[in-house]
Amino acid sequence: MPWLLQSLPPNLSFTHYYSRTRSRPSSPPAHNSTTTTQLVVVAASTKTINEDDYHSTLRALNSRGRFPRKSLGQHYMLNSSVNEQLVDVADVKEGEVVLEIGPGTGSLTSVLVNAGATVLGIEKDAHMAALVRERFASIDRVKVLQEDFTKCHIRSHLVSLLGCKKSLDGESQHAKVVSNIPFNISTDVVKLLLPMGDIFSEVVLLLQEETALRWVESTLRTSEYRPINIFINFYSDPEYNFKVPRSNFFPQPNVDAAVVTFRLKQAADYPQVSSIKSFFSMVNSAFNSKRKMLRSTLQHISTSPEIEVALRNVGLPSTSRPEELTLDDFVRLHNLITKV
Ligand SMILES: C[S@@+](CC[C@H](N)C(=O)[O-])C[C@H]1O[C@@H](n2cnc3c(N)ncnc32)[C@H](O)[C@@H]1O
Repeated sequence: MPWLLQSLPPNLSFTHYYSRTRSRPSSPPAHNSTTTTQLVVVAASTKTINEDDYHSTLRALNSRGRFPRKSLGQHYMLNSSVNEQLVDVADVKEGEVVLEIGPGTGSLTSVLVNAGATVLGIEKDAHMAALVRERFASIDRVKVLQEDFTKCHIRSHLVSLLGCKKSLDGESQHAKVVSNIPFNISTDVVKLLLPMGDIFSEVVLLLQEETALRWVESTLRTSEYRPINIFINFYSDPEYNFKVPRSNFFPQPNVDAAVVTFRLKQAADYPQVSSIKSFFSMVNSAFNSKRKMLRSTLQHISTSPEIEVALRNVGLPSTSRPEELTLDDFVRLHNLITKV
């Protein structure tokens, strides 16, 4: 099956799949319709969506009699150049092990394979797992497991895969994660993967754009500043890479997406806290009553006067609220009040 053909006509458009059609279209819908959504790519790349990316996605779904399922966040990537950019951002090299969460029809898997990676795909949808397994049946560098990523034992899957792949100096390799994930499992994915710096060096994800901005660019004293920001910066160095407009997906979601890279820290580089568990328990308690002062919300850890003294030692007012503290401030506060 040819997966790449000529460019799409610039005025190609198609109906909004979930809301406007219950039949499976076999060709891109009519042009210039007032009820259609423009499909041509605008911002993520200089290339337009390839017509065959659209057709091949439909053919792959039709071959299994599948509708994209909203509950599984099935918005398939239509633009192969976005997949190429994802792989470029991750700097995937020949021989590297890459985890792909939700390979779907295998469009990103194909670019990873062409870059020389060994790919472990974890796909929850049994039909899509079978489809992608069949598509790469002749390539022994692709392994597809039909599992829910949020429930699977990813560490043991990766350890066995990496165990047989040592780098030239005999050290175990680090794997990478490159995935276009369903938006509704983004938080679970990040919470599971970021503390695994012993296994993964980089996690490159296509996220909802609003989430990407909140996680990478949120600033102190804003409503977007939350414990997840402390978590992300504790375990990684995040970077916002580029925006991917919603028109690149089939069916089109109601929001735009963006690519984010999380460079995972090694345990030795984590901020020095006496106990990671008690550190995050303190951060969560602090944000549970975000508008309240820390000297009152953290009284289960230390007395109010002791917290005030600790805050002043950190260089902050004794009346501080959680949204005023950086990761470093929280670390110092934790180490002071848990020692008292
Ligand atoms: C946004 S689609 C991306 C598909 C494909 N990677 C692409 O770029 O076109 C998300 C994929 O994740 C799968 N998926 C949804 N929830 C999952 C989960 N909990 N674990 C693993 N895969 C999941 C869906 O079935 C779907 O194939």
